[in-house]
Amino acid sequence: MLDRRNPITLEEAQAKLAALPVYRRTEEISIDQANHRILAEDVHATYDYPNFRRSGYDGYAIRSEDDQDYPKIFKVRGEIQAGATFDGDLGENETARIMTGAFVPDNAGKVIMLEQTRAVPDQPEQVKIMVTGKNDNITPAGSEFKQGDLLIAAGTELNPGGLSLLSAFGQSKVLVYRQPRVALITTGTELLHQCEQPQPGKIFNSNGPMIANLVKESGAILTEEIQLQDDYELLKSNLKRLRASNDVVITDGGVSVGDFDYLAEAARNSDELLFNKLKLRPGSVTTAFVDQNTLVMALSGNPGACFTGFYLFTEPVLRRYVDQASKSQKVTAILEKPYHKTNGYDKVLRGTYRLAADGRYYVQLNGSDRSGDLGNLQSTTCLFKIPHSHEPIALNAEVETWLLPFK
Ligand SMILES: Nc1nc2c(c(=O)[nH]1)N[C@H]1C(S)=C(S)[C@@H](COP(=O)(O)OP(=O)(O)OC[C@H]3O[C@@H](n4cnc5c(N)ncnc54)[C@H](O)[C@@H]3O)O[C@H]1N2
Ligand code: MOO
Repeated sequence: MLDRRNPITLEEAQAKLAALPVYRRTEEISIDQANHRILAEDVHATYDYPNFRRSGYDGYAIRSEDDQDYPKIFKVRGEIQAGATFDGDLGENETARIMTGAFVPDNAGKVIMLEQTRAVPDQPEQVKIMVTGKNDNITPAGSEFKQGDLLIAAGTELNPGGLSLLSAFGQSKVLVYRQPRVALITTGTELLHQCEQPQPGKIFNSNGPMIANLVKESGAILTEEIQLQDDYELLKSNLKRLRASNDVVITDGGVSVGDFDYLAEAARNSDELLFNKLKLRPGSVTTAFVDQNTLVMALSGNPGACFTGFYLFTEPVLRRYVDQASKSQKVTAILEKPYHKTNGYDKVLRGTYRLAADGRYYVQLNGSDRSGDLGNLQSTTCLFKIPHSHEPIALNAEVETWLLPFK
């Protein structure tokens, strides 16, 4: 039976996925594990920072009132190492030898750099200060943060710099969004594992490794990856099993109208079919449905369509679980090489782009526009849209472009 479908536009499909309720969970994790994780709450300074007056140089701490009449001999009251404190006050023309980062005595007003001093022969308890400088070389307490200041806002992707800031406040744990759990099913009786020998009529499963890596690049946890023959019962039982413990199940292949396109059947029988036909090439059969509160993203088996479908529909959804926008940067670019083909559907093609000296992005097709081709997947840096039309798009037309988040 030929299956009649209601095609919707790329934008309508993206809007349906953007409106889908997602359940965001949080977890407290060690700061050692938090690079690239998304902070789920604002983090504030728990005390003033620095929390003591700190010397910026190795040298001698003196009182402000003694900072005159150079050269002058001072009595050295002691030595303050970084990490130590100093009890009591400096007296008139008294000084303390001090190290960079060390606690400055409460009544000291300046640190004279070591280079501006000389030892006094045979007088280890004395130092001669030759000249003074205009800076006091003391970092005041609370000069960078006051207690309660915002350190990092919720929704920020933590990076090594941010983790260092949190560590400076002694924080060992952070509250972050849980990464979505994603399972991957590639389907097709024609698929071989990489460990198998080539066979007539069969192909190696190349979309599996691509999607698996894209899932991880998108900040999700790939919980399981399986490859299934075209078998409806097998598909149903695995979908049911994987739904139970994942936020999203991604499938690949079997969504068209072929006799063995069982994903199409699973979508029709689901709790909520979001879409199963797009006014879009490649990837017109890209399908999304919800079963038992789990989203199933059914990507096309054609490698080019699978790649495009992941970036346009799947990556933005995965980011929503951690309250992030897609990492594809949407820009307007100028089409700088002719593209003559026309289509009744919008096309989203694999391209390369450059940012020119005029500040504008320029884009061109990266080799092939065919859905079944995969030779350009490594070198594609953007996707761009050719709107549906009976006329070829004009050279230098402005086209919607997604700069892909390669790392
Ligand atoms: N009568 C019609 N036939 C087709 C239509 C249509 O509208 N009417 N749509 C065509 C379009 S457009 C596409 S795209 C494909 C989509 O098919 P599926 O998404 O159902 O994918 P399959 O049929 O399973 O496979 C398509 C193609 O991709 C290869 N493939 C599948 N899985 C993998 C993988 N893991 N790694 C590498 N390559 C894979 C598969 O061998 C096929 O060559 O349907 C058209 N047909
Ligand atoms: O939908 Mo298919 O346009 O060839 O990828």
